[in-house]
Amino acid sequence: MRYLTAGESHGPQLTLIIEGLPSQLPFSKEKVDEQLKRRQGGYGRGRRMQIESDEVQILSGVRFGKTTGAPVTLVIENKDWTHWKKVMSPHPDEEKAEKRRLSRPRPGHADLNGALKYGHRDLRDVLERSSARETAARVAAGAVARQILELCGIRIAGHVVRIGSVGAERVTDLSVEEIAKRSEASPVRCLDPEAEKRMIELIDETKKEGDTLGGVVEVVLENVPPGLGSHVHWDRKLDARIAQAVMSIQAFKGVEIGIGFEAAERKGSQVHDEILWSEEKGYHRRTNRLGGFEGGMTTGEPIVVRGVMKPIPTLYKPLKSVDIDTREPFEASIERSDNCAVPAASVVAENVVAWEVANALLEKFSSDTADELVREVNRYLQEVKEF
Ligand SMILES: Cc1cc2nc3c(=O)[nH]c(=O)nc-3n(C[C@H](O)[C@H](O)[C@H](O)COP(=O)(O)O)c2cc1C
Ligand SMILES: C=C(O[C@@H]1CC(C(=O)O)=C[C@@H](OP(=O)(O)O)[C@H]1O)C(=O)O
Repeated sequence: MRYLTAGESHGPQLTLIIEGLPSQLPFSKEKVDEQLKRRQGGYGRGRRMQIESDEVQILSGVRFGKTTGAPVTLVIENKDWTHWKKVMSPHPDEEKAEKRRLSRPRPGHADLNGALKYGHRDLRDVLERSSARETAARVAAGAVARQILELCGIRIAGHVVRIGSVGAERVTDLSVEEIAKRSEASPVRCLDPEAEKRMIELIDETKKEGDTLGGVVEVVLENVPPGLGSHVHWDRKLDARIAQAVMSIQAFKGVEIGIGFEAAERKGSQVHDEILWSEEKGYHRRTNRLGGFEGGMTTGEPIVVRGVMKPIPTLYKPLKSVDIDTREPFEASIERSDNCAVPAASVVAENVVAWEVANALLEKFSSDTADELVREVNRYLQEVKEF
């Protein structure tokens, strides 16, 4: 399975094409729209989210609520486009473009590097595509992947474990269902009510100062069959693919699986998960410190992935930068922006991870039709139990 996204932040729409889906897969537009809505929420978002109300239009590959096996095309309209039609026009209109040209790169955004690389004198030509608006299309892809996971009994949830200096208590024993329920009820998608209160206060204070915040999100998947991914080649390791997917989310700076970086400080006996066997469960582990992976393959224990998001680069508080027209320093002017997008990014993280796991399922099991996939997964789970 693969997908491509296209579209600018203030262009007419985002377009997503997914190729390689099984046929006869129940396809719910409502479930895709639900994920898009979740991504738009979360405390700390800017005014743009009041303009947009994301939903998909299905343009190909689905008939009467099921996939046909043909490429699925989904589009998401940018409602803000009506205000940007002239600025975003594909037609030559030099005079207007010159008036609205952006020449002041923001430290931390893609502006300057993109301009140098692609030879743009108007930084908007970089900003438009580097914007995290694109994550709406990636969430739509993940929402389709989730429909594959659901069919195979795999559950997924995400939550926020840190915003700036405020960290939540680590949870290790909650079911995915409980994580989903509790994060959904929190404006910052945090499971710890005490931390939630302090996170909201911190977002408010930081906004007043004209500054921004980052944080840490966690994604958990339950009921994952063992043996997804492979140890035999670097680019088939599923933990590595998940890391790439999470790192590719705008503003993400690091990924951990299980206890992650903490593993460096502990002795082996405090890291590796002892192997047990029982009639009821077959092979399983006493602990899950390695977050569901060994050798680039799933162990059958829950997958636990964390991602670190840096603070939003567009600041009201000016940082030093240089105008590309004059090469003179300037102080940033005020622009519309999110102040903290960590809760929204936790939804993006869930969905990009969902895609990678669904893709690994389709790689392992024959899956021209959805029924074939489910049959093969069940047969394999039985084999594993009898191993
Ligand atoms: C959900 C989400 C919303 C974001 N909103 C903004 C924003 O409003 N303003 C901004 O400057 N950056 C925002 N970002 C981050 C930038 O898109 C990102 O920092 C930029 O594309 C540069 O890429 P890099 O940080 O990965 O190097 C957001 C990121 C995510 C995931
Ligand atoms: C549009 C979205 O996020 C945008 C991501 C973003 C950036 O620089 O990444 C900058 C802001 O764009 P604007 O300047 O239009 O307000 C965010 O609103 C979205 O998440 O759908």
